[in-house]
Amino acid sequence: MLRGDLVPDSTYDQRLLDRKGPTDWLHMDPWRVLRIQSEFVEGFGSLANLPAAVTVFGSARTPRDSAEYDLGVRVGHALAKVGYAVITGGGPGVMEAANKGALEAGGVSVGLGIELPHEQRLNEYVDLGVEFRYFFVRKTMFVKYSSGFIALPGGFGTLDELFEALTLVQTHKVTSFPVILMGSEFWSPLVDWVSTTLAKTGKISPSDVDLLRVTDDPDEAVRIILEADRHRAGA
Ligand SMILES: CC(C)=CCNc1ncnc2c1ncn2[C@@H]1O[C@H](COP(=O)(O)O)[C@@H](O)[C@H]1O
Repeated sequence: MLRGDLVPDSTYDQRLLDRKGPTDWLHMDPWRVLRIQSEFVEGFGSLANLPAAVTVFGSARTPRDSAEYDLGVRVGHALAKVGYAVITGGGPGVMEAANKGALEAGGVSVGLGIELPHEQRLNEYVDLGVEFRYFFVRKTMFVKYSSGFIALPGGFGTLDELFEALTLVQTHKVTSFPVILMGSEFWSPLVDWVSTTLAKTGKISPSDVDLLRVTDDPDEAVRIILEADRHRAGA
């Protein structure tokens, strides 16, 4: 309620119907909320009919002629072979590799892209792509539509996604949701630090260490996810 001098000298309708005036309001928070809302609507709408899916994370910088790229392709392939859609961030590197593997195995290959300062396109192996403005909206989609996360070697982006997934599992915000690290040589210093420094100083429970599964074998990664899916279904 507004009274006295706080009563504006025009009405909402008047301002809506008026074409004159500055446009900075477009970038104000209340309007942003509607944009955020529209991203959720578009994301949920585009992904609603996906089959069971797994998200694969990993470096945007992995070269095509590397063993890690090859591992990404094999993971995408193995997931698609048992019917999982493969979701990635839609970018280059490991994301592209996993999309490529999924597509070549006849699976559903999904890329959830993010607007970045430099020009960026979804990689060519994405068959279902959605571009997001907001990181947090995109992250909701990764979690909501995945039966598990697989992280290949990566940098800050990968670590951010990995630890978000772990926190959600640790706090029971998601259930039966395996988090798998692939590339044991790359990840073992981190796993050691988690099980020594973090667990021994009481920053996590000793059992939290087991939330991280490590393997170099794509079929083993798929087995872990299938098992968790079966467990969730009560089989
Ligand atoms: C060449 C280059 C840097 C392109 C960046 N293009 C990107 N496109 C889409 N998702 C991305 C991109 N960079 C980072 N991400 C997100 O962060 C993770 C990789 O970050 P990083 O390279 O590990 O830290 C990915 O799983 C992805 O979800």
